[in-house]
Amino acid sequence: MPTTPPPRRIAALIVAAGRGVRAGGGLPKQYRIVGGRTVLAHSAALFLGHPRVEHVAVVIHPDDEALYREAVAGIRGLLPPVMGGATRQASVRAGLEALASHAPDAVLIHDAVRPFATGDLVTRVIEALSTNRAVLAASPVADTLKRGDAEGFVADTVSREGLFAAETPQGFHLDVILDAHRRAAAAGVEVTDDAALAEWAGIPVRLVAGARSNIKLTSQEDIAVADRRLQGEALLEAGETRVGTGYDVHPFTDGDAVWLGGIRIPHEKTLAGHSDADVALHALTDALLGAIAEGDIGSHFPPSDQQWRGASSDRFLAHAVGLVTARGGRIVNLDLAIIAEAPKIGPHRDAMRARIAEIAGISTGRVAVKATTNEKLGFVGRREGIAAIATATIRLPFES
Ligand SMILES: Nc1ccn([C@@H]2O[C@H](COP(=O)(O)OP(=O)(O)OP(=O)(O)O)[C@@H](O)[C@H]2O)c(=O)n1
Ligand SMILES: C[C@](O)(CO)[C@H](O)COP(=O)(O)O
Repeated sequence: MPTTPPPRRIAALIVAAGRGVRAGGGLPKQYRIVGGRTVLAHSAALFLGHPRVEHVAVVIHPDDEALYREAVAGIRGLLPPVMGGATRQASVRAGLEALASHAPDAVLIHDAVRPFATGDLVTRVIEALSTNRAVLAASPVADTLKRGDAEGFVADTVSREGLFAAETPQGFHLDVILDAHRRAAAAGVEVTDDAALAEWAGIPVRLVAGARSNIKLTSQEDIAVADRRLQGEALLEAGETRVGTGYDVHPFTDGDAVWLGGIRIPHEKTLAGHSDADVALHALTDALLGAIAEGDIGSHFPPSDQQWRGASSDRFLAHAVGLVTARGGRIVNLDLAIIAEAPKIGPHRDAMRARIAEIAGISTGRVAVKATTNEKLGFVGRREGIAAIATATIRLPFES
């Protein structure tokens, strides 16, 4: 059990001062773009977005100051970068010395080049720090392990029983790990991770479940795989675009006004229909239903059903909007064309756009209302009725 109380103030230290020799040199791998942003930006975002992490510092190579500035442009909340050393261990020590002035109780040490660590993993490490001074995220080794000989043959098979692959973040009470690093440096002890230094210092290291997906980008192939994986995840998050169309017609009958686009327009006739006969809202309703492949207005509001007699058509459109939002979707835009010899639509266009936007819960800028005559051709041209055509574009969470 720890001799110190559970840590309250937690800092993250991201080491990013390596040269990436195994990935082929050139641009260090922490500055390569995967899934649309640098590897380092993915790692920084994880800790900056975690509610328990108060400070985040990055250790960089002195040659990389310009690369670093570019990689974190637009990212807020990072402490000034710390200059690293020739080895990972030296870089961590430099970072810990710098963090000490902020006096966190505990520190989470993370490789910049592990962009797949998750908030849940960070939380697991933090929670284990309540009762342990050193915590290691690790996954049981799943492959059969072989030791090779100098000639390139298998010397023997190594039991994987009880073996774990160490990951980051690794969490420590700050005083414990800083002391271990200082003493190891003085003693010339060099290891590949910070848990190994805690072990060397005689501190029990608690294992918590890591994730096999939390890979360290080591080779060029790792970077290419990470890019494909993150792009795939981004596509899934972005969802998909759907488009639907709607068409409706209503004939004129005796009356003194028409309902069009949710607006009452005085006219020498009215439109006949089971409901208020608002062709524009009916076409928009069908366009939305088409975008989600949910039948048509008649299947949701059958003309045989007396409850819809004289109904105000904003209810139909609102229903279709509700079906879209219930599926986690949102409306990108609605485009409406009204085909009528009369009444004139122009004077009412803005009022219609505002009303449709209100019903759909979107801004007016996402609603277009256009009008045309039918050049005196056909039933519209003979002033026997009004037609409307609508297109709806929506975004839905991706479905297979
Ligand atoms: N002197 C060093 C060496 C490594 N690291 C960091 O430690 C993490 C894990 O190291 P590794 O994968 O070995 O990275 P590189 O040292 O860059 O790779 P290589 O050994 O292939 O050069 C990386 O985020 C790396 O930037 C560091 O901060 N300082
Ligand atoms: C710390 C580490 O990520 C644990 O697996 C790893 O040891 C660092 O990378 P390196 O290749 O050993 O430097």
